[in-house]
Amino acid sequence: MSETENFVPVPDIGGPAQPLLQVQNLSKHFNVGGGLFSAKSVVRAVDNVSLSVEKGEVVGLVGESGCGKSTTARLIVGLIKSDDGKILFDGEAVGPTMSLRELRRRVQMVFQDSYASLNPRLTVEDTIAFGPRVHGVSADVARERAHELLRKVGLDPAVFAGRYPHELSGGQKQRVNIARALALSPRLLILDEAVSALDKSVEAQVLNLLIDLKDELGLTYIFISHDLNVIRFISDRIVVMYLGEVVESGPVDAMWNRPRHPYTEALFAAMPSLDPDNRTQKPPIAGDPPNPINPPSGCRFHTRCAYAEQVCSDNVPKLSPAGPDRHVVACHMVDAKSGHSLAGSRGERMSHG
Ligand SMILES: Nc1ncnc2c1ncn2[C@@H]1O[C@H](COP(=O)(O)OP(=O)(O)OP(=O)(O)O)[C@@H](O)[C@H]1O
Repeated sequence: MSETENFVPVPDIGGPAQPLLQVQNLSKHFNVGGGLFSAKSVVRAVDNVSLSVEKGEVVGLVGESGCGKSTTARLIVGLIKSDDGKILFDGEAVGPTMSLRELRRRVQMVFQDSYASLNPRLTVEDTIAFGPRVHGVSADVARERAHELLRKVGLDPAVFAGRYPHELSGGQKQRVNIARALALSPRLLILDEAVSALDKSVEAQVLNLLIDLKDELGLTYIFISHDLNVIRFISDRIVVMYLGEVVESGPVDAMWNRPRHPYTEALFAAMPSLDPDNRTQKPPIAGDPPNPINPPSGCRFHTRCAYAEQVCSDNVPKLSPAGPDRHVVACHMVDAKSGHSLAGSRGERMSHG
C-alpha cells in the first residue's frame, strides 16, 4: 500500500483512541478506454475516502450501484492496491509495519456469489482447511479446525465435510464461505452483498448466524448491501458513499431518524417499508448518478439535490461533525454547529418525495 505524499488530515471524528480499522484519504482511480475508438479516461472509483471501524462494531456501507463500495472493500482487504491513502489495522500501517500477507489473514471477505467463490473440485472440508494448510498448519489440525467451523456455522461435519459445492443449497454454500473466511481467525470480516442472493428466510438465518458468530468470536464486520432493511437490522453505524466519496457516516439510529445529508435522506426515503400496512415507497432519487469519469464540481450530489445553491457547485464540502458518536456529514447545507440540516428544515422542497 503506497504511502500518501500529500496526506490531508481527516477531521477529528472522535471515538476510541485506536479503532480496529482506520482508512485515511484512500483513492483508487481506474484507467478505462484508450482503445481504437475511445479516448483514455479515468474512473474515480474511490476518491479520498476516510472512515474508521471500532472493534466489535458492524458498519454498513451503502450507496447506489457504482458508488465505490466494492472497490473500497477490495482496497481494505488488500485485493487491489490503492493509488493514494493509508490503511491502519489495529494502529499498524499496512505496508510500512504490517505486511499484506498479515493483513489478508486478519481481514477476510465473503462475496455474494457463493458458488463462483467455491472451487467445484474441492470438498467442503478441503475448502475450509485450505487457508490454514497454506499457512503451515498440519493436515490433521486443519481438518479438525474445518469440522469445528462447520459446527459453528450450523452444518454437521458428518454430513457436509465430504460434499462438493454442487451438492449444497445457496444458504449452505454461504455458510461454507463464512466458515472458510473464519478459518484463519480473522478480526474483521467484510461481507459484500453476502446475503443478497438468498431467499428471505435463509437470509434471516444467515444474518442471525453472523450476529451469533460476531458475539462468540469477537468479530468486527463491514457489511455491504443494497437492502437497507438488512443494513438497518445488522449495523451499528452506517457509511454512505456517493460517486466515490463518503458523504455521511454515523450511528444507525441517528442516521435513520434524522439523516443529515440530502442524499442519505433520499436514499432512505426510497426504500420499501417492511410494514405490510405501509407499503408506500417514495420514488427513487431523481435522475441517474452522473458519469464517474467526469463527476460534477463541488458537491458531487448537487446536480440531483433539491437544496443545492451556488456554493454547492463551487466548493467541495468537507466531512464535518454533525452529532455525537462520530456522526459526520459533507454538505454545505448543514449547520455544522447544531448539526441541523438546512435541507431538512425545508422538507417540502425535496423533489424525490
Ligand atoms: N477494474 C475496474 N476497471 C475499471 N473500472 C472499474 C473497475 N472496478 C470498478 N470500476 C468502476 O468503479 C466504480 C465503482 O465500482 P464499485 O464496484 O466499487 O461500485 P459499487 O458501489 O460496489 O457498485 P455495486 O453496488 O453495483 O456493486 C464504477 O464506476 C465501476 O464501473
